[in-house]
Amino acid sequence: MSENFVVTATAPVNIATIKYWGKKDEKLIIPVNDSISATLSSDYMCAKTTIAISPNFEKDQIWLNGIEESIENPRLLNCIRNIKNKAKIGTDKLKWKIHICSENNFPTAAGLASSSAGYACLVYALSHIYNVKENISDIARQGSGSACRSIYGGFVQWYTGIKNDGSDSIALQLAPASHWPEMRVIILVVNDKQKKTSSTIGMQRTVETSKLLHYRVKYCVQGHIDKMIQAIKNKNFDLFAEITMRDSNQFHAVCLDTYPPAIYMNDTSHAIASFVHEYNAAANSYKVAYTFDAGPNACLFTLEKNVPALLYTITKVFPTSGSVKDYITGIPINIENKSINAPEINISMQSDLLKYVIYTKVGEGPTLLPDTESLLNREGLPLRLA
Ligand SMILES: Nc1ncnc2c1ncn2[C@@H]1O[C@H](COP(=O)(O)OP(=O)(O)OP(=O)(O)O)[C@@H](O)[C@H]1O
Ligand SMILES: C[C@@](O)(CCOP(=O)(O)OP(=O)(O)O)CC(=O)O
Repeated sequence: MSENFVVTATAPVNIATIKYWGKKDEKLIIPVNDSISATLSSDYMCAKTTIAISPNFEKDQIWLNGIEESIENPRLLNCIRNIKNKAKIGTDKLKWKIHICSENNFPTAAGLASSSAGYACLVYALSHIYNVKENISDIARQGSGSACRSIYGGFVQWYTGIKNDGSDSIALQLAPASHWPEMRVIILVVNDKQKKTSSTIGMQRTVETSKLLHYRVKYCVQGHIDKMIQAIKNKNFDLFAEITMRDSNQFHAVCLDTYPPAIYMNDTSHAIASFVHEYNAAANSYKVAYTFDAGPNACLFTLEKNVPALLYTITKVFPTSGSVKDYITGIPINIENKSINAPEINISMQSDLLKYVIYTKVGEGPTLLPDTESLLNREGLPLRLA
């Protein structure tokens, strides 16, 4: 296979601080409101995708985490078709069949935004194979709405847009990760066996049944967006924390106002939210903020200087029956230091409410990887199958 027709890329997940919830166009994935997110470092959570095209392939194929999946997924096909429409390579090559192989280095479809990294990575790799240079976030959006924000690193805004064809419903970077290098993210993965209602189905039901959503879109989101932009620009953590938590709470209120309700947070999630408020109250300032997506896991934002005391307290309030070393993954950190000056908190939950903790930070957008990182062999077949 010619080198030019194999591309391997990696793309990050992103966590919204102002939530996207509800579409005004289901097929084109145009949201009812703007949203803002932070892109997380690819070092600890990312999708990796190799794409090859060749005249020797007999059919289009996709492997996800070592298992062949059907290519007849309308969102996947939309992304491939939209990229091909903008392609700048010979028409003969547009007819070549495509092999896609992708892996996530964290659990897929577990409420950890795998679809955002997955579709951003797919579209980014496709754009390099087919030589597409323009903004590709509107194409990633059609894989999964939140994926359009993973096309950029740092802090990102996804604009609803006003055009019916969705061409101005794109993401743009508000500030690079280097603008606020102290920002840190701690993900608390909650033990939960329950199957969630997918974001796609949940938000569809919300649009159909919740009056509160229409109130949120009309009267609240723009204020949250303006304040969030101000918080990011001025590196004002107090404002960032308050608006992040208020927007998450309002999003879950809207989910509860859905009929039948879409319930994503569980008892552990609520215990985490209470813990964060108590921690900030004990410290007499905003040290940490929570946000919850369509699942029970918490994403905490904090500043680097607060991390040791916060992680230390998390291991006391939400203890593990295993070793702390295995409990906290991600950026290496030593929290056994006795001199840590943590605020006094008098809550202690039972052991093992959390599965594990990922300590990470805000990071860069998608990148190309060298050929040595390819997930496909010279015949265009996966190197590893599950
Ligand atoms: N690396 C990937 N490449 C291509 N598609 C992917 C990849 N990872 C995930 N997906 C797609 O995203 C789907 C999972 O999306 P889903 O929204 O259910 O879960 P999630 O993104 O992990 O959770 P949430 O959106 O609630 O945070 C997968 O079934 C698959 O279709
Ligand atoms: C709660 C959210 O994470 C919802 C994400 O929804 P998806 O982007 O997964 O939904 P689809 O566009 O239907 O694929 C909030 C957010 O990321 O803004």
